Amino acid sequence: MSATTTDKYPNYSPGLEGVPAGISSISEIDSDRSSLQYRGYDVHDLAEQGSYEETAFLLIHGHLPTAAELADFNRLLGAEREVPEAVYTALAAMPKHTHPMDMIRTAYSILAPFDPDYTAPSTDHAANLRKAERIIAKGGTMVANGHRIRQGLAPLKPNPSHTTAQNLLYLMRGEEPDAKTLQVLDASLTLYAEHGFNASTFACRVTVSTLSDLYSGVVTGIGTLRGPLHGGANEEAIRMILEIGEPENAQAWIDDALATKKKIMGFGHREYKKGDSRAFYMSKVAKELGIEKGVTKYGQIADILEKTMAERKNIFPNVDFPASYAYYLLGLPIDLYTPIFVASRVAGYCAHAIEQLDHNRLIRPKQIYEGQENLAYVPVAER
Ligand SMILES: CC(=O)SCCNC(=O)CCNC(=O)[C@H](O)C(C)(C)COP(=O)(O)OP(=O)(O)OC[C@H]1O[C@@H](n2cnc3c(N)ncnc32)[C@H](O)[C@@H]1OP(=O)(O)O
Ligand SMILES: O=C([O-])CC(=O)C(=O)O
Repeated sequence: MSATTTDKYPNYSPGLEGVPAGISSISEIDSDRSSLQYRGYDVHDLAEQGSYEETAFLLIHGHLPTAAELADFNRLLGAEREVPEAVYTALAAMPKHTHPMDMIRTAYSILAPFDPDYTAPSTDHAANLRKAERIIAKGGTMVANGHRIRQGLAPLKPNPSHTTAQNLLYLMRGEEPDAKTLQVLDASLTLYAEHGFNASTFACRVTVSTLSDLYSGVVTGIGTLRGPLHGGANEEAIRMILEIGEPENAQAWIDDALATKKKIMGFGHREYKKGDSRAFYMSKVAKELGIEKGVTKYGQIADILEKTMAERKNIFPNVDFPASYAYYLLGLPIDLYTPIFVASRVAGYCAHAIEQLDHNRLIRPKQIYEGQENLAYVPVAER
């Protein structure tokens, strides 16, 4: 950036770091206390004592459901889990090497015109809530059945009595999951559900701020979540842990990585400089899972990386780091880690899209132009 630009725009912040870009009452990140609340409730309480469904209801409706509201919401999600055959036909037509993030992004695109509220105005609050419920209900079905399709297996019919985590695991594997797997996946879905103006949620808000619809916002969000600096980090983190392989390799690996200025995936966060509280919680869950399964080496590798990163760089793991080896211990396919994140985060996307549309102002920031000016046009034949 040139000196003139710095003088002209003293408040310019690359990557919009620290720039307030809107008002929201959905979640509060307290960087100093490393805490996260969804609509005033600590995420730890929701992950430990609640469920993903309660969390999704809280995010889109603004309050914790009563027992009757939760029962109705669960019934509604169960009834809405199935997706039109056209979605599966489109997924089956994608090349075999397609990343499942591209499959789930495409699946939501195909789904949009099938929504009974497709033609409702984008600012119709009640229609948007109904769309949000369908978007949340169908995410796991599309991720799991997309996984079946790419393996040459037929999609399975969702069981309407299943929760979001159960639906995902049952469709993916064709059998009922065990209680521990369900508990860990459900907690991770709760922790992944929402995180303020992160890149993908912000991108979703930008999209709907043009008065575009919720599905377009979700598709934008998924495309933005895919990158390894954001949601894609959970896949990269486990690949790194597997490359390290054994705890006795970890110290030399991290020493070398830091010496060669490698980015350590699953570490660092734009908002948390003292640690991500979700990572503390998820690490505990992942390590307990390792002990239960008799596979403690990933937790040991994690300890060495965490200690070295804290001592030498003052950088701490984000939620993607422990989620990555928890998911590995659960036997989930690595390239589904970010799509599973999507199946959860759509609740946050929808809550933000609705909030944006309820109080809309087009999001259109200013650029700083540093290119050439006033050049004389030369006809192509003379260049
Ligand atoms: C769900 C989520 O999306 S959580 C985030 C998931 N992403 C990752 O895990 C990818 C790895 N992490 C990162 O790339 C970064 O920490 C980000 C993108 C998440 C946050 O980045 P920013 O807030 O822009 O921090 P920034 O990149 O400016 O880092 C500050 C310093 O810490 C270093 N740093 C930050 N993260 C890491 C990391 N993971 N490994 C090594 N060094 C790091 C940077 O190199 C930089 O050092 P420098 O000042 O010497 O240049
Ligand atoms: O907030 C961010 O920058 C990234 C994110 O989505 C999260 O940590 O859950």
